[in-house]
Amino acid sequence: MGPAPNGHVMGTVPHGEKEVPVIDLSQSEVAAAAQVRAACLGTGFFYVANHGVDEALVENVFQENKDFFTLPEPEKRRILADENNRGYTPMSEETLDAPHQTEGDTKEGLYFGREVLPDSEEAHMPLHGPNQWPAQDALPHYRHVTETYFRAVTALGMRLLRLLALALDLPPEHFHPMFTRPMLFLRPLHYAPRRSHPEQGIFGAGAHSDYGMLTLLKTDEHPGLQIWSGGKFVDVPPRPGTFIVNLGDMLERWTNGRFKSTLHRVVVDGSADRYSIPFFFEPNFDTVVECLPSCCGPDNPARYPPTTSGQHLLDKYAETHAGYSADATPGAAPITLEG
Ligand SMILES: O=C(O)CCC(=O)C(=O)O
Ligand SMILES: [Fe+2]
Repeated sequence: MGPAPNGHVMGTVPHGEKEVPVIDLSQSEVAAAAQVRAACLGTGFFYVANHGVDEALVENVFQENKDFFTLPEPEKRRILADENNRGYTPMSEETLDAPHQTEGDTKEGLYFGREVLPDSEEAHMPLHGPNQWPAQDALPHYRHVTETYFRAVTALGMRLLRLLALALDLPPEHFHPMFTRPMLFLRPLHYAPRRSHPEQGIFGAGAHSDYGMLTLLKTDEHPGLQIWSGGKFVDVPPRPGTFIVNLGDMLERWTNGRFKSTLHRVVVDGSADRYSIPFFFEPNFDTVVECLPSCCGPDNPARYPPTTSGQHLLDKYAETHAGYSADATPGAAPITLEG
């Protein structure tokens, strides 16, 4: 087969390239923002290359997590996830798409948030609090490596916020005041080497859309992620050196449905363990989420009532996690809308 006009050798274009473009962050911001806009109007999934996060750090954080998930079960359960969404979630505990699953997701995970000390004035807010770290004698470098990675992906998230704002015809710093006390969750995941059987309702992760604003996902070399596009699930293969970025329900709501939060799932072939690390990047708890000026007008009225970033997330958790209810957290401040 000869080379195709676009430079690819025909027949070797990976699945999903049309649906999930690669955006090079080393080009000008204006050029990158135009590509981000096109991707957000499409599936809301794109890869970013030349993103500035050190590959050696990425390798370290994956290695630390492999070591964590190899620990004996009772050791992992010492830091079971608490009411602030911080800690260990055991294998099969979560079921992301209950109506289509016959058992829980074949994965286990950890949640870390932005560190909020118990005596901080933020500690009364739902989803805010101290992290639970693996024991230092078991994994002496875990916390340092994770916190370093957490800072690196936060910086990348802040860069992406500028591009998103430009893509919405807003000033590049439009979202920055809403990220002074952001809700950030890093979620290292381990998928068991157990073959998914969609027809039997067995999945690595059941189909879902992400709840928040932006997700920055790193995966290992094992495929599994699929997105719903054109009436079918399409593979989003691993691309070394990139992050997969996708939009969540909060941004879809904020943009009045213009930017898309797409359904996705994880289907694994069972030949190996699979590791991935999503990072969920959400605005301050009290940020008002109401139709952005560039997304509604007389011909296009707002489709959703205003909410807040925190309330939106609590409502979403209450839909899918039996243990959550939107107002059940002890000491929760009343959630009010400004203006
Ligand atoms: O592991 C993956 O590739 C995707 C995980 C995911 O979609 C999620 O945790 O929300
Ligand atoms: Fe997801």
